[in-house]
Amino acid sequence: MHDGSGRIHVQGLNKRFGPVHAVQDLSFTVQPGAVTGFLGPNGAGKTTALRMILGLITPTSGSATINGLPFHRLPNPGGIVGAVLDAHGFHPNRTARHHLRCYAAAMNVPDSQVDRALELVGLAAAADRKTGGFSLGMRQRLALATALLGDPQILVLDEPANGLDPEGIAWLRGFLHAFAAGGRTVLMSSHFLREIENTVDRLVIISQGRCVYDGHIEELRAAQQARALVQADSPDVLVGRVQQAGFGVEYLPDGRLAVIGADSRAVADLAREAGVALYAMQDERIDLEQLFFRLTQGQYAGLPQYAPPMRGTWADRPGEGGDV
Ligand SMILES: Nc1ncnc2c1ncn2[C@@H]1O[C@H](COP(=O)(O)OP(=O)(O)OP(=O)(O)O)[C@@H](O)[C@H]1O
Repeated sequence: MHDGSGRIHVQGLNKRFGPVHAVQDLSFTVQPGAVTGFLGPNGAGKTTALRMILGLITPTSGSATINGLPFHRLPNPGGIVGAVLDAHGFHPNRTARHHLRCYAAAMNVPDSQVDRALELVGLAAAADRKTGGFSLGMRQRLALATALLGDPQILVLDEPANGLDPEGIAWLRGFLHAFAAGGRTVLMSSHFLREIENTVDRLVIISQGRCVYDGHIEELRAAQQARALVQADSPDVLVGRVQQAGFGVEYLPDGRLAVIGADSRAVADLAREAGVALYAMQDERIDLEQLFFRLTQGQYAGLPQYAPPMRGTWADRPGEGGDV
């Protein structure tokens, strides 16, 4: 028996495709009553992880459960989980209604659910149009309607905002919030933080198959820290002094130091105490998107030398500490 909790639990999940380690020791829990964003750059392993959660591919090791059971052991899975992995596979000569009726028949769901799903996604007026003429946004809505046919407790959506115009994104946001507010569960992936930052309550961020952040988006916002960027004549001496004062510090590629959580005035005072001359000072505030780039930059560039001290649950990153 499944536990009816609405929880998705991923534990120590790994997937290798030959030499590619697409998902590496991934662990997180998705809770009901909230929209959880699954965020990472292209190729980070999001789709692979979602496919393992949905039982479409077998993990190399680790486990993924929904309501306490692996997907393939769920009774009536369509009534528990609705999934959208791809908004493309529609027969172009079928109408939206016909498409949904085919799925409803396969799922043993009454036809009345078809009209309900069309209403829910705002496609009632296009119900008898052939899907071949649908825009990407309409196809996204139809894919969502397909996932909703079984009136599921949990939605798993791969890049559902992809191709939606701002109005479509606003609509999706309202829909998913209402869905989650009723105590249901939403896990949605995206590679674009801006696209989902106002939609999600929680975030799981992955980079190179690994989890680099798991926590509330508000905690991430709170972690947006000021940095003072300074050019010093004796950087190592200044690093020692600012660390002694309790600040984190990063060496930037251009030779400057970034003192985390300090303003340039505080750094100037410390530099004076240490007898270090400063040639340039700049105050910087990191926004959420920059934070995302910094968290995931190891995928494309060298990993950062220093993990900024932030709240939330920071998963282990190669070469870095764990929770900070
Ligand atoms: N069937 C497969 N065979 C070989 N490699 C694969 C396969 N599926 C995925 N990969 C590789 O695994 C890595 C993760 O891919 P995945 O599609 O899961 O990432 P993603 O985060 O969903 O990316 P995107 O945002 O571009 O969709 C990539 O390097 C990809 O090339």
